[in-house]
Amino acid sequence: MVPKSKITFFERFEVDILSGKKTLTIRNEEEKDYQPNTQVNVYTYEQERWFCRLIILRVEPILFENLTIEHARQENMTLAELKTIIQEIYPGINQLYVIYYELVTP
Ligand SMILES: CC(=O)Nc1cc[nH]c(=O)n1
Repeated sequence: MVPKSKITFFERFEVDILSGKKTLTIRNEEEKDYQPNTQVNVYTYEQERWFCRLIILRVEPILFENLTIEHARQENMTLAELKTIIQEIYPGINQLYVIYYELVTP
């Protein structure tokens, strides 16, 4: 596995990431290969605009049905919102990965 050095987020998540309200992201198999204790550059998905760096803390597998209120809290969402969004982004995918991160401050 070659660890990724870049991650993209939808623009609508940018404010929450920069304010420290969103401290994890849930991804599928193809997007899970991040190395703990390394920094990654963060870009918007829509425009590929760089907006910050994150340090990857850990990556944990999770099944869709095991998502909890605590995951949702760390996404700054309700659990219902989180499940709806994940189903929209990754329809029909049960095996997911939680990527925990911290904002790198300059
Ligand atoms: C671009 C993209 O897939 N963004 C995602 C996907 C899942 N969670 C998230 O926070 N951002």
